[in-house]
Amino acid sequence: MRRIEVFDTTLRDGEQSAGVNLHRHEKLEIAYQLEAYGVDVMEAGFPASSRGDLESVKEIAGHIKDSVVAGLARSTVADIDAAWEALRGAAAPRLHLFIGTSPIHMEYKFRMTPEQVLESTVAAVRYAKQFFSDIEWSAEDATRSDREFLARVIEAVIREGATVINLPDTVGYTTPSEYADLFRYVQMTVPSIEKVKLSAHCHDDLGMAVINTLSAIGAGVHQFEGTINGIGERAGNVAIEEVALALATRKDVFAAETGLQLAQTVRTSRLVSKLTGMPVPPNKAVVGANAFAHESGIHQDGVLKNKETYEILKPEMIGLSSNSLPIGKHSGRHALRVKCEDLGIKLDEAEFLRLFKAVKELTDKKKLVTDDDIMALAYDTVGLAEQPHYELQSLHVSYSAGSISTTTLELVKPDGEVVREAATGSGSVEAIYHTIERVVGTPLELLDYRIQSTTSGRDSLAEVYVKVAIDGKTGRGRGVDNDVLAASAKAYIDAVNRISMVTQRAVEPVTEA
Ligand SMILES: CC(=O)SCCNC(=O)CCNC(=O)[C@H](O)C(C)(C)COP(=O)(O)OP(=O)(O)OC[C@H]1O[C@@H](n2cnc3c(N)ncnc32)[C@H](O)[C@@H]1OP(=O)(O)O
Ligand SMILES: CC(C)C(=O)C(=O)O
Repeated sequence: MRRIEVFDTTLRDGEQSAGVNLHRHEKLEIAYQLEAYGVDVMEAGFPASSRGDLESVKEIAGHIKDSVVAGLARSTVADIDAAWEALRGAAAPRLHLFIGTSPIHMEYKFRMTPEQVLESTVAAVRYAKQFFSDIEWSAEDATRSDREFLARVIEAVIREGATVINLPDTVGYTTPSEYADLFRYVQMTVPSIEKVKLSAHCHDDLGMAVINTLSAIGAGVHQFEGTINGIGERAGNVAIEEVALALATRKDVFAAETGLQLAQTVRTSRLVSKLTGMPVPPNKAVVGANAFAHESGIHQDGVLKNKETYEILKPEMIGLSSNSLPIGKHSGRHALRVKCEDLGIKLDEAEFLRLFKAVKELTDKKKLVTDDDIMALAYDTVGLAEQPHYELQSLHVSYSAGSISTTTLELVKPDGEVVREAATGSGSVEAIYHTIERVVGTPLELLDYRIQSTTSGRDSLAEVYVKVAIDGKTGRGRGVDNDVLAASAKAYIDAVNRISMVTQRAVEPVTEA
Protein backbone atom coordinates (compact mmCIF):
# COMPACT_ATOMS: atom_id res chain seq x y z
CA MET A 1 0.00 0.00 0.00
CA ARG A 2 1.34 3.43 -0.90
CA ARG A 3 0.76 6.06 1.81
CA ILE A 4 -0.79 9.23 0.32
CA GLU A 5 -0.45 12.47 2.30
CA VAL A 6 -3.54 14.60 2.86
CA PHE A 7 -3.19 18.39 2.55
CA ASP A 8 -6.31 20.01 3.96
CA THR A 9 -7.17 23.52 2.77
CA THR A 10 -10.58 23.93 4.43
CA LEU A 11 -9.31 26.97 6.32
CA ARG A 12 -7.90 28.67 3.19
CA ASP A 13 -9.50 27.53 -0.10
CA GLY A 14 -12.57 26.34 1.87
CA GLU A 15 -12.97 29.74 3.47
CA GLN A 16 -12.92 31.22 -0.04
CA SER A 17 -16.47 29.80 -0.49
CA ALA A 18 -18.77 32.72 -1.21
CA GLY A 19 -20.17 34.12 2.05
CA VAL A 20 -18.08 32.00 4.46
CA ASN A 21 -16.28 34.03 7.12
CA LEU A 22 -15.00 32.07 10.08
CA HIS A 23 -14.26 33.64 13.44
CA ARG A 24 -10.76 33.11 14.78
CA HIS A 25 -11.92 30.75 17.52
CA GLU A 26 -13.91 28.76 14.93
CA LYS A 27 -10.79 28.36 12.78
CA LEU A 28 -8.86 27.05 15.79
CA GLU A 29 -11.72 24.68 16.61
CA ILE A 30 -11.63 23.30 13.06
CA ALA A 31 -7.80 23.09 13.17
CA TYR A 32 -7.94 20.92 16.31
CA GLN A 33 -10.47 18.65 14.66
CA LEU A 34 -8.37 18.39 11.48
CA GLU A 35 -5.42 17.39 13.66
CA ALA A 36 -7.59 14.72 15.31
CA TYR A 37 -8.71 13.59 11.85
CA GLY A 38 -5.03 13.05 11.06
CA VAL A 39 -4.43 15.38 8.12
CA ASP A 40 -0.73 15.51 7.27
CA VAL A 41 -0.79 19.20 6.34
CA MET A 42 -3.36 21.90 7.11
CA GLU A 43 -3.33 25.16 5.23
CA ALA A 44 -4.38 27.55 7.95
CA GLY A 45 -4.86 30.65 5.79
CA PHE A 46 -3.32 33.33 3.61
CA PRO A 47 -1.40 35.49 6.12
CA ALA A 48 -0.79 38.47 3.79
CA SER A 49 -4.48 38.83 3.02
CA SER A 50 -5.34 40.57 6.31
CA ARG A 51 -4.02 41.14 9.81
CA GLY A 52 -6.90 38.97 11.08
CA ASP A 53 -5.85 36.03 8.88
CA LEU A 54 -2.20 36.44 9.87
CA GLU A 55 -3.11 36.35 13.57
CA SER A 56 -5.37 33.35 13.04
CA VAL A 57 -2.63 31.39 11.21
CA LYS A 58 -0.20 32.34 13.99
CA GLU A 59 -2.60 31.07 16.64
CA ILE A 60 -3.12 27.77 14.81
CA ALA A 61 0.65 27.43 14.23
CA GLY A 62 1.17 27.83 17.97
CA HIS A 63 -1.32 25.11 18.93
CA ILE A 64 -1.09 22.36 16.30
CA LYS A 65 1.64 19.80 16.91
CA ASP A 66 0.77 16.71 14.86
CA SER A 67 0.18 18.23 11.42
CA VAL A 68 2.36 20.46 9.27
CA VAL A 69 0.85 23.96 9.27
CA ALA A 70 0.99 25.78 5.93
CA GLY A 71 0.31 29.37 4.87
CA LEU A 72 -0.34 30.63 1.35
CA ALA A 73 1.74 33.39 -0.26
CA ARG A 74 1.97 35.06 -3.64
CA SER A 75 5.42 35.29 -5.18
CA THR A 76 6.26 38.53 -3.40
CA VAL A 77 8.64 39.41 -0.59
CA ALA A 78 5.85 41.02 1.42
CA ASP A 79 3.65 37.90 1.26
CA ILE A 80 6.56 35.63 2.23
CA ASP A 81 7.45 37.92 5.15
CA ALA A 82 3.82 37.82 6.36
CA ALA A 83 3.78 34.02 6.09
CA TRP A 84 7.00 33.74 8.07
CA GLU A 85 5.65 36.06 10.76
CA ALA A 86 2.59 33.82 11.05
CA LEU A 87 4.30 30.43 10.82
CA ARG A 88 7.66 30.82 12.53
CA GLY A 89 6.23 29.39 15.77
CA ALA A 90 4.84 26.23 14.14
CA ALA A 91 6.26 22.83 15.04
CA ALA A 92 6.46 22.06 11.31
CA PRO A 93 5.85 25.15 9.12
CA ARG A 94 5.34 25.00 5.37
CA LEU A 95 5.24 27.92 2.95
CA HIS A 96 2.79 27.47 0.09
CA LEU A 97 4.01 29.73 -2.70
CA PHE A 98 2.04 30.08 -5.93
CA ILE A 99 2.08 31.83 -9.28
CA GLY A 100 -0.09 31.51 -12.39
CA THR A 101 1.71 29.76 -15.25
CA SER A 102 -0.98 29.57 -17.95
CA PRO A 103 -0.86 31.98 -20.91
CA ILE A 104 -4.15 33.57 -19.85
CA HIS A 105 -2.95 34.22 -16.28
CA MET A 106 0.45 35.50 -17.33
CA GLU A 107 -0.81 37.80 -20.08
CA TYR A 108 -3.95 39.22 -18.50
CA LYS A 109 -3.52 38.88 -14.74
CA PHE A 110 0.17 39.66 -14.36
CA ARG A 111 0.85 41.40 -17.70
CA MET A 112 4.17 39.56 -17.68
CA THR A 113 6.04 37.45 -20.21
CA PRO A 114 6.68 33.80 -19.34
CA GLU A 115 10.38 34.65 -18.73
CA GLN A 116 9.41 37.36 -16.24
CA VAL A 117 7.10 34.93 -14.43
CA LEU A 118 9.88 32.35 -14.26
CA GLU A 119 12.36 34.90 -12.91
CA SER A 120 10.00 36.30 -10.32
CA THR A 121 8.96 32.92 -8.92
CA VAL A 122 12.56 31.68 -8.82
CA ALA A 123 13.51 34.85 -6.93
CA ALA A 124 10.60 34.27 -4.53
CA VAL A 125 11.64 30.67 -3.75
CA ARG A 126 15.26 31.81 -3.26
CA TYR A 127 14.13 34.53 -0.85
CA ALA A 128 11.76 32.20 1.02
CA LYS A 129 14.39 29.51 1.45
CA GLN A 130 16.20 31.72 3.98
CA PHE A 131 13.26 31.15 6.33
CA PHE A 132 11.43 27.97 5.29
CA SER A 133 13.00 24.56 4.77
CA ASP A 134 9.66 23.16 3.55
CA ILE A 135 8.34 25.05 0.50
CA GLU A 136 5.41 23.88 -1.58
CA TRP A 137 5.36 25.57 -4.97
CA SER A 138 2.09 25.67 -6.94
CA ALA A 139 1.68 26.41 -10.63
CA GLU A 140 -1.74 28.04 -10.55
CA ASP A 141 -3.84 26.97 -13.57
CA ALA A 142 -1.28 24.24 -14.31
CA THR A 143 -3.77 22.27 -16.37
CA ARG A 144 -4.09 25.11 -18.91
CA SER A 145 -0.35 25.84 -18.95
CA ASP A 146 2.17 25.06 -21.66
CA ARG A 147 3.83 21.80 -20.55
CA GLU A 148 7.33 22.63 -21.74
CA PHE A 149 7.25 25.95 -19.94
CA LEU A 150 5.82 24.30 -16.84
CA ALA A 151 8.63 21.74 -16.83
CA ARG A 152 11.27 24.51 -17.07
CA VAL A 153 9.78 26.45 -14.16
CA ILE A 154 9.47 23.31 -12.03
CA GLU A 155 13.12 22.39 -12.59
CA ALA A 156 14.13 25.96 -11.71
CA VAL A 157 12.13 26.12 -8.45
CA ILE A 158 13.36 22.69 -7.35
CA ARG A 159 16.95 23.93 -7.81
CA GLU A 160 16.09 26.86 -5.52
CA GLY A 161 14.83 24.50 -2.83
CA ALA A 162 11.11 23.79 -3.38
CA THR A 163 10.21 20.54 -1.62
CA VAL A 164 6.69 19.89 -2.95
CA ILE A 165 5.40 20.62 -6.46
CA ASN A 166 1.66 21.08 -6.77
CA LEU A 167 -0.08 21.14 -10.15
CA PRO A 168 -3.56 22.52 -9.46
CA ASP A 169 -6.53 22.16 -11.72
CA THR A 170 -7.50 25.64 -10.61
CA VAL A 171 -10.62 25.98 -12.74
CA GLY A 172 -11.78 22.36 -12.68
CA TYR A 173 -11.07 21.96 -16.41
CA THR A 174 -8.99 18.84 -16.78
CA THR A 175 -10.09 15.22 -17.33
CA PRO A 176 -8.81 12.11 -15.53
CA SER A 177 -6.55 10.87 -18.32
CA GLU A 178 -5.26 14.35 -19.16
CA TYR A 179 -4.39 15.06 -15.50
CA ALA A 180 -2.57 11.73 -15.05
CA ASP A 181 -0.73 12.42 -18.28
CA LEU A 182 0.42 15.83 -16.99
CA PHE A 183 1.98 14.23 -13.90
CA ARG A 184 3.65 11.52 -16.01
CA TYR A 185 5.02 14.18 -18.37
CA VAL A 186 6.53 16.09 -15.47
CA GLN A 187 7.96 12.89 -13.95
CA MET A 188 9.62 12.04 -17.26
CA THR A 189 10.90 15.47 -18.33
CA VAL A 190 11.93 17.36 -15.17
CA PRO A 191 15.45 16.15 -14.29
CA SER A 192 15.25 16.91 -10.53
CA ILE A 193 11.69 15.65 -10.01
CA GLU A 194 12.86 12.75 -7.82
CA LYS A 195 13.94 15.23 -5.14
CA VAL A 196 10.39 16.48 -4.45
CA LYS A 197 6.91 15.30 -3.61
CA LEU A 198 4.16 15.79 -6.20
CA SER A 199 0.73 17.06 -5.24
CA ALA A 200 -2.72 17.22 -6.87
CA HIS A 201 -5.27 19.98 -6.20
CA CYS A 202 -8.65 19.68 -7.93
CA HIS A 203 -11.71 21.88 -8.22
CA ASP A 204 -15.17 20.59 -8.99
CA ASP A 205 -16.47 22.94 -11.70
CA LEU A 206 -17.38 20.01 -13.97
CA GLY A 207 -18.01 17.51 -11.17
CA MET A 208 -14.70 15.73 -11.88
CA ALA A 209 -12.66 16.66 -8.80
CA VAL A 210 -12.77 13.21 -7.16
CA ILE A 211 -12.03 11.21 -10.28
CA ASN A 212 -9.26 13.63 -11.30
CA THR A 213 -7.67 13.34 -7.85
CA LEU A 214 -7.85 9.55 -7.93
CA SER A 215 -6.36 9.60 -11.38
CA ALA A 216 -3.43 11.73 -10.14
CA ILE A 217 -2.94 9.28 -7.28
CA GLY A 218 -2.86 6.48 -9.85
CA ALA A 219 -0.16 8.44 -11.70
CA GLY A 220 2.01 8.48 -8.58
CA VAL A 221 1.44 11.78 -6.73
CA HIS A 222 2.48 11.72 -3.08
CA GLN A 223 -0.13 14.16 -1.76
CA PHE A 224 -3.62 15.34 -2.60
CA GLU A 225 -5.26 18.58 -1.51
CA GLY A 226 -8.90 19.12 -0.68
CA THR A 227 -11.41 20.36 1.83
CA ILE A 228 -13.91 18.85 4.24
CA ASN A 229 -17.33 18.51 2.57
CA GLY A 230 -15.74 19.78 -0.67
CA ILE A 231 -16.33 23.43 0.21
CA GLY A 232 -14.25 26.04 -1.60
CA GLU A 233 -13.98 28.62 -4.35
CA ARG A 234 -16.91 28.42 -6.85
CA ALA A 235 -18.09 24.76 -7.10
CA GLY A 236 -15.59 23.83 -4.41
CA ASN A 237 -12.52 21.65 -3.99
CA VAL A 238 -12.35 17.90 -3.94
CA ALA A 239 -14.00 16.50 -0.78
CA ILE A 240 -11.24 14.89 1.27
CA GLU A 241 -13.60 12.34 2.82
CA GLU A 242 -14.74 11.13 -0.60
CA VAL A 243 -11.20 10.49 -1.83
CA ALA A 244 -10.17 8.92 1.48
CA LEU A 245 -13.15 6.53 1.52
CA ALA A 246 -12.66 5.64 -2.15
CA LEU A 247 -9.06 4.68 -1.35
CA ALA A 248 -10.09 2.76 1.78
CA THR A 249 -12.90 0.90 0.02
CA ARG A 250 -11.13 0.14 -3.27
CA LYS A 251 -7.65 -0.80 -2.07
CA ASP A 252 -7.74 -3.47 -4.77
CA VAL A 253 -7.81 -0.75 -7.44
CA PHE A 254 -5.78 2.12 -5.99
CA ALA A 255 -3.31 0.26 -3.73
CA ALA A 256 -2.99 3.44 -1.72
CA GLU A 257 -4.16 4.66 1.67
CA THR A 258 -4.20 7.83 3.77
CA GLY A 259 -3.25 8.16 7.43
CA LEU A 260 -6.66 9.64 8.29
CA GLN A 261 -8.59 8.48 11.35
CA LEU A 262 -11.65 7.63 9.29
CA ALA A 263 -13.84 7.28 12.39
CA GLN A 264 -13.51 11.07 12.77
CA THR A 265 -15.05 11.69 9.33
CA VAL A 266 -18.62 12.46 10.36
CA ARG A 267 -17.57 14.59 13.31
CA THR A 268 -15.22 16.64 11.13
CA SER A 269 -17.86 17.06 8.44
CA ARG A 270 -20.53 18.21 10.91
CA LEU A 271 -18.21 20.66 12.61
CA VAL A 272 -17.19 22.27 9.32
CA SER A 273 -20.79 22.38 8.14
CA LYS A 274 -22.02 24.01 11.33
CA LEU A 275 -19.25 26.57 11.62
CA THR A 276 -19.22 27.58 7.95
CA GLY A 277 -23.02 27.57 7.72
CA MET A 278 -22.79 25.42 4.59
CA PRO A 279 -25.22 22.51 4.98
CA VAL A 280 -24.23 19.10 3.64
CA PRO A 281 -26.68 18.00 0.92
CA PRO A 282 -28.59 14.91 2.13
CA ASN A 283 -27.49 12.90 -0.91
CA LYS A 284 -23.80 13.81 -0.62
CA ALA A 285 -21.41 10.86 -0.84
CA VAL A 286 -20.11 9.48 2.48
CA VAL A 287 -21.42 12.16 4.89
CA GLY A 288 -24.88 13.06 3.53
CA ALA A 289 -27.81 12.30 5.84
CA ASN A 290 -29.17 9.79 3.29
CA ALA A 291 -25.84 8.05 2.65
CA PHE A 292 -27.00 5.06 4.73
CA ALA A 293 -30.78 5.46 4.35
CA HIS A 294 -32.45 2.63 2.48
CA GLU A 295 -35.91 3.71 1.41
CA SER A 296 -37.28 1.19 -1.01
CA GLY A 297 -38.68 -2.20 -0.08
CA ILE A 298 -36.34 -4.36 -2.13
CA HIS A 299 -33.32 -2.54 -0.70
CA GLN A 300 -34.67 -2.75 2.86
CA ASP A 301 -35.34 -6.45 2.43
CA GLY A 302 -31.79 -6.99 1.18
CA VAL A 303 -30.20 -4.97 3.97
CA LEU A 304 -32.22 -6.82 6.60
CA LYS A 305 -30.95 -10.12 5.21
CA ASN A 306 -27.36 -8.93 4.76
CA LYS A 307 -26.21 -5.30 4.92
CA GLU A 308 -23.62 -5.87 2.26
CA THR A 309 -26.34 -6.31 -0.37
CA TYR A 310 -26.62 -2.52 -0.54
CA GLU A 311 -23.93 -1.06 1.76
CA ILE A 312 -20.33 -0.75 0.61
CA LEU A 313 -19.34 1.45 3.57
CA LYS A 314 -19.82 0.54 7.22
CA PRO A 315 -21.36 3.40 9.24
CA GLU A 316 -18.95 2.70 12.15
CA MET A 317 -16.02 3.17 9.81
CA ILE A 318 -16.78 6.89 9.44
CA GLY A 319 -17.87 7.37 13.07
CA LEU A 320 -21.62 6.99 12.70
CA SER A 321 -22.12 4.50 15.51
CA SER A 322 -24.37 5.92 18.19
CA ASN A 323 -22.85 6.77 21.52
CA SER A 324 -24.42 5.14 24.55
CA LEU A 325 -24.18 7.88 27.19
CA PRO A 326 -27.57 9.64 27.21
CA ILE A 327 -27.79 13.24 28.40
CA GLY A 328 -31.06 14.21 30.02
CA LYS A 329 -32.71 16.23 32.77
CA HIS A 330 -30.73 14.52 35.53
CA SER A 331 -27.30 14.53 33.93
CA GLY A 332 -24.57 16.48 35.65
CA ARG A 333 -21.40 18.24 34.62
CA HIS A 334 -19.26 15.10 34.65
CA ALA A 335 -21.45 13.31 32.15
CA LEU A 336 -21.58 16.37 29.91
CA ARG A 337 -17.80 16.74 30.10
CA VAL A 338 -17.33 13.11 29.01
CA LYS A 339 -19.89 13.62 26.24
CA CYS A 340 -18.00 16.72 25.02
CA GLU A 341 -14.78 14.72 24.96
CA ASP A 342 -16.51 11.94 23.01
CA LEU A 343 -17.82 14.45 20.52
CA GLY A 344 -14.46 16.21 20.21
CA ILE A 345 -15.85 19.51 21.52
CA LYS A 346 -13.09 21.60 23.13
CA LEU A 347 -14.29 24.35 25.45
CA ASP A 348 -12.68 26.48 28.10
CA GLU A 349 -14.30 26.42 31.54
CA ALA A 350 -16.50 29.49 30.99
CA GLU A 351 -17.72 28.14 27.65
CA PHE A 352 -18.34 24.73 29.18
CA LEU A 353 -20.48 26.26 31.93
CA ARG A 354 -22.45 28.26 29.32
CA LEU A 355 -23.03 25.04 27.41
CA PHE A 356 -24.08 23.21 30.56
CA LYS A 357 -26.64 25.94 31.28
CA ALA A 358 -27.96 25.79 27.70
CA VAL A 359 -28.22 21.98 27.84
CA LYS A 360 -30.05 22.14 31.18
CA GLU A 361 -32.50 24.69 29.78
CA LEU A 362 -33.10 22.40 26.84
CA THR A 363 -33.78 19.38 29.06
CA ASP A 364 -36.66 21.33 30.61
CA LYS A 365 -38.30 21.27 27.19
CA LYS A 366 -36.93 18.02 25.79
CA LYS A 367 -36.62 14.62 27.43
CA LEU A 368 -33.46 13.40 25.80
CA VAL A 369 -30.80 15.69 24.40
CA THR A 370 -29.07 14.15 21.38
CA ASP A 371 -25.42 14.42 20.32
CA ASP A 372 -26.51 16.68 17.47
CA ASP A 373 -28.33 18.98 19.91
CA ILE A 374 -25.19 19.25 22.02
CA MET A 375 -22.98 19.98 19.04
CA ALA A 376 -25.41 22.61 17.77
CA LEU A 377 -25.57 24.29 21.18
CA ALA A 378 -21.82 24.06 21.74
CA TYR A 379 -20.95 25.84 18.54
CA ASP A 380 -23.62 28.40 19.24
CA THR A 381 -22.45 29.22 22.75
CA VAL A 382 -18.68 29.43 22.33
CA GLY A 383 -16.29 32.13 21.35
CA LEU A 384 -18.42 35.11 20.39
CA ALA A 385 -17.83 36.77 23.72
CA GLU A 386 -14.24 37.49 22.59
CA GLN A 387 -15.16 40.35 20.30
CA PRO A 388 -17.75 43.15 20.25
CA HIS A 389 -20.97 41.89 18.72
CA TYR A 390 -24.73 42.27 18.61
CA GLU A 391 -26.62 39.94 20.93
CA LEU A 392 -30.31 39.14 21.21
CA GLN A 393 -31.66 39.92 24.67
CA SER A 394 -35.39 39.49 24.24
CA LEU A 395 -37.88 38.85 21.47
CA HIS A 396 -41.62 39.28 21.28
CA VAL A 397 -43.56 38.44 18.12
CA SER A 398 -47.24 39.04 17.57
CA TYR A 399 -48.91 37.18 14.72
CA SER A 400 -52.48 36.67 13.66
CA ALA A 401 -53.56 35.01 10.41
CA GLY A 402 -54.50 37.47 7.65
CA SER A 403 -52.88 40.45 9.36
CA ILE A 404 -49.37 41.87 9.56
CA SER A 405 -46.89 40.61 12.17
CA THR A 406 -45.22 42.84 14.72
CA THR A 407 -41.93 42.30 16.49
CA THR A 408 -40.46 43.99 19.52
CA LEU A 409 -36.94 43.04 20.45
CA GLU A 410 -34.04 44.12 22.60
CA LEU A 411 -30.54 43.90 21.17
CA VAL A 412 -27.26 44.52 22.96
CA LYS A 413 -25.10 46.56 20.57
CA PRO A 414 -21.32 46.00 20.21
CA ASP A 415 -20.70 49.00 22.51
CA GLY A 416 -22.88 47.44 25.24
CA GLU A 417 -25.89 49.73 24.78
CA VAL A 418 -29.23 47.89 24.97
CA VAL A 419 -31.62 49.05 22.24
CA ARG A 420 -35.33 48.31 22.13
CA GLU A 421 -36.96 48.48 18.70
CA ALA A 422 -40.19 47.41 16.98
CA ALA A 423 -41.24 46.88 13.37
CA THR A 424 -43.80 45.08 11.25
CA GLY A 425 -43.66 42.65 8.35
CA SER A 426 -45.91 40.55 6.18
CA GLY A 427 -44.76 37.51 8.16
CA SER A 428 -43.09 36.95 11.53
CA VAL A 429 -39.57 36.38 10.19
CA GLU A 430 -39.82 39.48 8.00
CA ALA A 431 -40.97 41.52 11.00
CA ILE A 432 -37.99 40.27 13.03
CA TYR A 433 -35.56 41.10 10.24
CA HIS A 434 -37.01 44.59 9.74
CA THR A 435 -36.58 45.21 13.46
CA ILE A 436 -32.94 44.06 13.48
CA GLU A 437 -32.28 46.24 10.43
CA ARG A 438 -33.59 49.26 12.32
CA VAL A 439 -31.21 48.61 15.21
CA VAL A 440 -28.20 48.03 12.94
CA GLY A 441 -29.13 51.22 11.05
CA THR A 442 -28.08 50.07 7.58
CA PRO A 443 -29.95 48.23 4.80
CA LEU A 444 -29.64 44.44 5.11
CA GLU A 445 -30.56 42.12 2.26
CA LEU A 446 -31.62 38.54 2.95
CA LEU A 447 -30.19 36.37 0.13
CA ASP A 448 -30.94 32.93 1.49
CA TYR A 449 -32.89 31.44 4.41
CA ARG A 450 -32.87 27.77 5.32
CA ILE A 451 -34.14 25.89 8.33
CA GLN A 452 -33.45 22.39 9.55
CA SER A 453 -34.09 20.45 12.70
CA THR A 454 -31.19 18.88 14.58
CA THR A 455 -33.17 15.67 15.10
CA SER A 456 -36.62 14.35 14.29
CA GLY A 457 -39.53 14.89 16.68
CA ARG A 458 -41.59 17.87 17.83
CA ASP A 459 -39.07 18.85 20.47
CA SER A 460 -36.12 19.11 18.06
CA LEU A 461 -33.92 22.20 18.09
CA ALA A 462 -34.29 24.46 15.06
CA GLU A 463 -31.15 25.46 13.20
CA VAL A 464 -31.54 28.39 10.84
CA TYR A 465 -28.95 29.31 8.22
CA VAL A 466 -29.09 32.66 6.42
CA LYS A 467 -27.04 34.53 3.86
CA VAL A 468 -27.16 38.31 4.22
CA ALA A 469 -25.65 41.20 2.23
CA ILE A 470 -24.65 44.56 3.69
CA ASP A 471 -23.20 47.13 1.30
CA GLY A 472 -22.29 44.46 -1.25
CA LYS A 473 -20.55 42.27 1.36
CA THR A 474 -22.14 38.90 2.03
CA GLY A 475 -21.97 36.73 5.10
CA ARG A 476 -23.58 33.58 6.41
CA GLY A 477 -25.13 33.23 9.83
CA ARG A 478 -26.37 30.37 11.97
CA GLY A 479 -28.86 30.40 14.82
CA VAL A 480 -30.00 27.59 17.10
CA ASP A 481 -32.96 27.60 19.44
CA ASN A 482 -35.87 25.41 20.30
CA ASP A 483 -38.04 28.18 18.90
CA VAL A 484 -37.94 28.73 15.13
CA LEU A 485 -38.39 32.50 15.36
CA ALA A 486 -35.66 32.95 17.97
CA ALA A 487 -33.33 30.78 15.82
CA SER A 488 -34.21 32.99 12.83
CA ALA A 489 -33.35 36.14 14.77
CA LYS A 490 -30.08 34.66 16.05
CA ALA A 491 -29.01 33.55 12.56
CA TYR A 492 -29.59 37.06 11.14
CA ILE A 493 -27.66 38.66 13.99
CA ASP A 494 -24.83 36.13 13.57
CA ALA A 495 -24.53 37.07 9.87
CA VAL A 496 -24.40 40.77 10.76
CA ASN A 497 -21.65 40.05 13.33
CA ARG A 498 -19.61 38.08 10.80
CA ILE A 499 -19.90 40.73 8.09
CA SER A 500 -18.82 43.44 10.57
CA MET A 501 -15.83 41.29 11.54
CA VAL A 502 -14.73 40.92 7.90
CA THR A 503 -15.25 44.62 7.23
CA GLN A 504 -12.96 45.40 10.15
CA ARG A 505 -10.35 42.97 8.82
CA ALA A 506 -10.50 44.40 5.32
CA VAL A 507 -9.36 47.84 6.46
CA GLU A 508 -6.20 46.41 8.00
CA PRO A 509 -4.13 45.02 5.09
CA VAL A 510 -0.85 43.39 6.05
CA THR A 511 1.07 44.06 2.88
CA GLU A 512 0.90 45.84 -0.42
CA ALA A 513 0.74 43.37 -3.35
C1 LIG B 1 -6.19 30.08 -6.86
C2 LIG B 1 -6.36 30.68 -5.54
O1 LIG B 1 -7.24 30.28 -4.81
S1 LIG B 1 -5.29 31.92 -5.09
C3 LIG B 1 -5.82 32.48 -3.55
C4 LIG B 1 -6.94 33.44 -3.72
N1 LIG B 1 -7.35 33.92 -2.44
C5 LIG B 1 -7.63 35.20 -2.22
O2 LIG B 1 -7.49 36.02 -3.10
C6 LIG B 1 -8.19 35.53 -0.87
C7 LIG B 1 -7.43 36.65 -0.17
N2 LIG B 1 -7.16 37.80 -1.04
C8 LIG B 1 -7.17 39.07 -0.58
O3 LIG B 1 -7.51 39.34 0.55
C9 LIG B 1 -6.72 40.13 -1.52
O4 LIG B 1 -6.88 39.70 -2.86
C10 LIG B 1 -5.20 40.50 -1.25
C11 LIG B 1 -5.10 41.22 0.11
C12 LIG B 1 -4.33 39.25 -1.25
C13 LIG B 1 -4.66 41.44 -2.34
O5 LIG B 1 -5.53 42.54 -2.41
P1 LIG B 1 -5.16 43.74 -3.40
O6 LIG B 1 -3.79 44.25 -3.07
O7 LIG B 1 -6.27 44.72 -3.32
O8 LIG B 1 -5.03 43.12 -4.86
P2 LIG B 1 -6.16 42.41 -5.74
O9 LIG B 1 -6.74 41.26 -5.00
O10 LIG B 1 -7.13 43.40 -6.28
O11 LIG B 1 -5.27 41.89 -6.98
C14 LIG B 1 -4.34 40.86 -6.80
C15 LIG B 1 -2.93 41.34 -7.11
O12 LIG B 1 -2.03 40.27 -6.77
C16 LIG B 1 -1.31 39.89 -7.96
N3 LIG B 1 -1.06 38.47 -7.85
C17 LIG B 1 -1.97 37.47 -7.94
N4 LIG B 1 -1.36 36.29 -7.77
C18 LIG B 1 -0.05 36.55 -7.60
C19 LIG B 1 1.07 35.74 -7.38
N5 LIG B 1 0.92 34.43 -7.29
N6 LIG B 1 2.27 36.31 -7.23
C20 LIG B 1 2.41 37.66 -7.29
N7 LIG B 1 1.37 38.50 -7.50
C21 LIG B 1 0.16 37.93 -7.66
C22 LIG B 1 -2.24 40.28 -9.09
O13 LIG B 1 -1.54 40.35 -10.30
C23 LIG B 1 -2.74 41.62 -8.60
O14 LIG B 1 -1.66 42.54 -8.73
P3 LIG B 1 -1.84 44.04 -9.35
O15 LIG B 1 -2.57 44.78 -8.28
O16 LIG B 1 -0.43 44.50 -9.54
O17 LIG B 1 -2.61 43.89 -10.60
C1 LIG C 1 -3.17 28.42 -4.71
C2 LIG C 1 -3.58 27.26 -5.55
C3 LIG C 1 -3.02 25.99 -5.04
C4 LIG C 1 -5.07 27.12 -5.64
O1 LIG C 1 -5.78 27.23 -4.67
C5 LIG C 1 -5.61 26.75 -6.95
O2 LIG C 1 -4.89 26.82 -7.95
O3 LIG C 1 -6.80 26.41 -7.01
